[in-house]
Amino acid sequence: MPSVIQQIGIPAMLSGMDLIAQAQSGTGKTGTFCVGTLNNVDVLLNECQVLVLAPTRELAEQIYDVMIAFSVHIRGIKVHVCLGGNSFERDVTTLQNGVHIVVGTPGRVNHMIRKGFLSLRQLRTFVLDEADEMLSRGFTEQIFETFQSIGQKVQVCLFSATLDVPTINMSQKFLNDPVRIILKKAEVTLEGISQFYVELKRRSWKFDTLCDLYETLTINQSIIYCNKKSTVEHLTGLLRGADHVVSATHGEMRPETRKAVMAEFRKGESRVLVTTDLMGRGIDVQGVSLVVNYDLPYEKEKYIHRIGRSGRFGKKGVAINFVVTDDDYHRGDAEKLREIEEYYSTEIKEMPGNVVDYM
Ligand SMILES: Nc1ncnc2c1ncn2[C@@H]1O[C@H](COP(=O)(O)OP(=O)(O)OP(=O)(O)O)[C@@H](O)[C@H]1O
Repeated sequence: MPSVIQQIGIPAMLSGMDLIAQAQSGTGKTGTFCVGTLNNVDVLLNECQVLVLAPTRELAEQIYDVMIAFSVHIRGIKVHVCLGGNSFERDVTTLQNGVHIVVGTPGRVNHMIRKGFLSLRQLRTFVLDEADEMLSRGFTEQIFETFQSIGQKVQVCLFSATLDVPTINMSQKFLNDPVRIILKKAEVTLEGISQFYVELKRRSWKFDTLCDLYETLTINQSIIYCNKKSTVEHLTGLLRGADHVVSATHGEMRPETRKAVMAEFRKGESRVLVTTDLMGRGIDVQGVSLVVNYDLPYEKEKYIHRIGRSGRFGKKGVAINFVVTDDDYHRGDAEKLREIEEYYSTEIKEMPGNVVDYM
């Protein structure tokens, strides 16, 4: 059965109107914009008609896979994934032969537009997934550059589980009288995800606590989030040194390594993934029922995206937050957690002994 965002979002997209759509993590936004765009493609016109941008290679690849799955019965449709790190020449050749849909990351796609290899003159719909991330920090310039290349009449659709007021306000610059699907803050967290904290007196206790949790971690698939790449590497080394089997990925790894790690995690060959916020958004691995915030994230939005890697599409999930109470570096963890609770009107309880029962 279609989810709420699909029931409302698909007809909105098919109407041709611009759209700004917020829906909780794991509720099927990808399906919404895949169905919403595929229906508008004319396969007899050998030009790019749909452009979907996402912030990471992994997410763009995942969207591409969903787009392929949905379009399998549309004869002659050509979908291309355009990513930094992939072969430039192959991108050029594929684009020059003509494609109907391009899914990609902003840098490579912009490059292709600027060099004239990707023409957007027949573009009908432009989708920005994780729109708040795409319109903030490092991406803004590239996204605005892409906007310069598209016509006035192109339908623009923004999606995210988190949309703050500045993003909504900023989107007015390029949305034309959009359909709005916006959640209240208290609706953003998913009821199916049980949230807990573990209080630790010292930062140095984190590793032992994680080892104690390890039996739980390996029951299902889990993701452990660290704030820094160096922590990912350090922790991975410690875990492997203690004979635990873990995968690890972060933004400074080579694209091929990142791809291989994601593939083994998706297939369930590895049950524990240690990572940064690189994998915080959008990644959909059905087996994940536990998220551990080894470090609490700096931003409230990141918290929601991280914990939303579990509890996909109505499944149960558990989030465990490490809160250091007596350490200069981490002073403020408890306060940060209270702020998150308050902001999203949610409850984060002390971890019970039977945490496995919540998964
Ligand atoms: N109508 C449906 N019925 C059953 N499963 C669905 C349906 N729609 C989507 N799903 C599944 O739900 C999962 C989550 O979907 P998706 O990744 O699109 O969520 P999302 O809203 O984009 O989440 P996020 O905010 O984390 O990016 C996927 O595994 C998808 O296959």
